[in-house]
Amino acid sequence: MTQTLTGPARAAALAQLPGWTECDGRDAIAKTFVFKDFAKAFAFMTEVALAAERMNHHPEWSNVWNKVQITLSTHDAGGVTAKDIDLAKAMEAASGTATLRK
Ligand SMILES: C[C@H](O)[C@H](O)[C@H]1CNC2=NC(N)=NC(=O)C2=N1
Repeated sequence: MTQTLTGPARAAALAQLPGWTECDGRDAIAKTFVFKDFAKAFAFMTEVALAAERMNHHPEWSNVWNKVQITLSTHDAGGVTAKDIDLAKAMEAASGTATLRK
């Protein structure tokens, strides 16, 4: 069973994730990514979807035009684990590079 992150380990992990915040009333982290337009936002979601499948770890997310709201938590563990940190890092990488080939 994957353990949830607490204390210094959790703080250190979040310190490496710009713009990610703790959720109120829930053991989860969240961020809203804002892109130039819908195509960039969906390209990001496409790239992240593939990474999530590879990692077998999936986000809770919603998209409105150029914005993607994301919440991460490990359902099997009932809170934030290293898997969420890894997926968040993959999202940070994708947010700068994803492009949608029209
Ligand atoms: C069986 C279990 O649902 C799977 O192993 C994966 C799928 N993706 C997942 N994603 C997230 N965020 N949490 C999980 O616990 C999880 N479990």
